[in-house]
Amino acid sequence: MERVSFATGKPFDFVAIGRLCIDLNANEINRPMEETMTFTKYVGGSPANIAIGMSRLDMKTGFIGKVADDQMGRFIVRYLHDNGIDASGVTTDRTGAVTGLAFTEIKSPEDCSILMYRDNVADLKLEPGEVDEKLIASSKVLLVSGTALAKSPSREAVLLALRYARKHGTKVVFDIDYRPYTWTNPQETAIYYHAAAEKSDIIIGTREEFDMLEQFDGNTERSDEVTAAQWFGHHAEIVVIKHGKEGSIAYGKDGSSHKGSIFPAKVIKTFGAGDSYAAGFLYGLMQGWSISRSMEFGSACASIVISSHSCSDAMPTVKQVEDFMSEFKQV
Ligand SMILES: Nc1ncnc2c1ncn2[C@@H]1O[C@H](COP(=O)(O)OP(=O)(O)OP(=O)(O)O)[C@@H](O)[C@H]1O
Ligand SMILES: O=C(O)C[C@@H](O)[C@H](O)C(=O)CO
Repeated sequence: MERVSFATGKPFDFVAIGRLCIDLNANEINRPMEETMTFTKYVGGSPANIAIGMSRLDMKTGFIGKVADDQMGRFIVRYLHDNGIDASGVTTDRTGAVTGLAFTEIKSPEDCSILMYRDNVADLKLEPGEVDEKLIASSKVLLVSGTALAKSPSREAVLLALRYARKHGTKVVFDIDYRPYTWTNPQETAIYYHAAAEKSDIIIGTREEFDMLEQFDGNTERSDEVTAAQWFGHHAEIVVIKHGKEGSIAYGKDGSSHKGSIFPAKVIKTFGAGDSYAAGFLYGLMQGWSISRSMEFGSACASIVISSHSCSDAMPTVKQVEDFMSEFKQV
């Protein structure tokens, strides 16, 4: 299977469900956050970044999520509108919840970390009744970001969204997106990740994220091939394992495997690689491209974003990616 088929005749290409947050990236880079004084504010949250990436690539995009009833929440919704993303599926919390903050520390291009403030965040208060079935039914793809499964009621909202997607022939992409601080114990993580992965057509994660998902499944040698085979036993058509600057590998249900290499990058911060890679990869598949060509496009998106200070703002257009690719050959 070299190509994935998507439903036709649906008004949306892509809808994501999960967190909408704020990134505060240190302006004084190449030093610890104890020594930084100023930050630049960007919209963040892995699923938000991917949705912004898809919209930047001219995909008709929507979002299902919840924002805080404050200036940050309004900033996020305005940014979605300004970037052509349908925010009709975004509700506003009225319980006093806040916006998740991700402070990005850039000690060096290869040594970055994120300090996350996630207590009482609005995104995890998304209710099942706030999940727009019509929006999911109207989209070719639903992206589920794993962290949205970390707490109720967002957990139940996501499980309901998965049921809607299966009911309406909407392809499900599960981006594992493991963020340790949001979970209470490994068993809980594996149980809810399994619940999503078993219903997904395309699963994307790092080796470490698959290890978290499969921690009780006996894949002790942490084999990418064993991982892929496990998920083809459920709904998966494609399984992608990301390996940072070593590139990526994708497996097709037909037994094919595809090694993805990387493009050179003038790395400012490594964060954003996964989200931009996912946007570029999914864009390629939705153009009817082969898995390999889609991986190449995703890798180019990743190199562009990690060479930038932001994640969301830096998500490239099709022309920017094509111009970049024409300059560099994959290494
Ligand atoms: N240093 C790098 N140089 C070039 N490309 C890179 C680099 N790091 C990552 N990439 C590209 O981005 C893809 C995804 O990166 P990675 O495996 O780090 O995912 P991730 O951990 O989800 O990313 P993030 O840091 O955004 O969470 C890789 O498969 C590779 O194609
Ligand atoms: O996903 C998060 O909550 C953090 C993101 O906002 C941030 O842009 C990042 O780390 C992307 O990989």
